[in-house]
Amino acid sequence: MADQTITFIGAGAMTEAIVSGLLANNRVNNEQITVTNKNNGERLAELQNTYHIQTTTDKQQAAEQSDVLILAMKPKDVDAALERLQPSIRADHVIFSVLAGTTTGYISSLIEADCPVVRIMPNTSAKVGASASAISGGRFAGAKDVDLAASLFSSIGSITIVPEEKMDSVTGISGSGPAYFYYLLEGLQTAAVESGLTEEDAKALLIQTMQGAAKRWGQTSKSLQSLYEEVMSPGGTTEAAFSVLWEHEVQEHVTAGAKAAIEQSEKLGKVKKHV
Ligand SMILES: NC(=O)C1=CN([C@@H]2O[C@H](COP(=O)(O)OP(=O)(O)OC[C@H]3O[C@@H](n4cnc5c(N)ncnc54)[C@H](O)[C@@H]3O)[C@@H](O)[C@H]2O)C=CC1
Ligand SMILES: O=C(O)[C@@H]1CCC=N1
Repeated sequence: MADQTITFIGAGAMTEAIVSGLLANNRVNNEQITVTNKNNGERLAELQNTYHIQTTTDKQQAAEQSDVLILAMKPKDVDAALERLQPSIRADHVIFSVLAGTTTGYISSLIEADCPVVRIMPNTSAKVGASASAISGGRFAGAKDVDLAASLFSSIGSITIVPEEKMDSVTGISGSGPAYFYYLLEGLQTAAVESGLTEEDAKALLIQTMQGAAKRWGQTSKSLQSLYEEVMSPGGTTEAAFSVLWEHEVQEHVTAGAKAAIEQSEKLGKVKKHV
């Protein structure tokens, strides 16, 4: 178990996913975690009641009493949040940021102390210990800071260390990634229910089908194309589905969607001044 105390700045979906993953895996205990947000006391009470963690609206005091600060507000709110917190940040604080697009250099430019900043891009599957998280250390971050991030975030799923310039790509692929799969599954669920399956049976069949496909891909060196061709019999059902998917260029649109996410991550970064 890590012995650091951690304050989350921001109390949204991502904070909840990380908190629940950390606690479920006993990586830290509930007394080590404090959560603050802008001014939503109801949300803080909800998190406190669910996870038995500390919550406060006094961000400065929470920061002063913590070893690690995890920035988890929307990228557009980071300037306002750090302006208030800045006087409470010491050189021995370790700052983790899960903000899309926002570079470690930008965060460092908002803080007087030269404290280590580590950027992490998890996803909401953290809530069930199955995030795919990527990690990059900023200019003031040493190996021990990246190791601390890896140790904490490995309790909520897999870890991939990448150079920071790869983070926009990671954000559009695995950060947003769960949403793409939910969207595709929603389309399959509609077809299942409209053709007479119960929602419950459709859910059980789709979950196993998705997990099985992921597991099969993970255990073979075959290409994705050869895997879907393996499913397709001439004149069969899969071919009938693919003739519609190909006609509508579904794969090209999925690629374009993910590229738009990557570009948006780049844009979120570009509006910021870098140091
Ligand atoms: N939702 C997701 O799947 C993922 C989100 N992220 C990143 O995580 C961050 C948070 O995302 P969500 O949790 O989805 O957002 P959210 O909108 O659910 O939560 C944002 C939180 O920040 C708080 N906040 C806003 N201004 C503040 C301030 N000045 N001081 C303190 N707290 C402030 C809000 O009160 C709210 O609790 C974003 O930067 C996003 O890019 C990263 C990976 C995946
Ligand atoms: O949509 C977003 O901006 C965030 C970052 C990655 C996933 N959700």
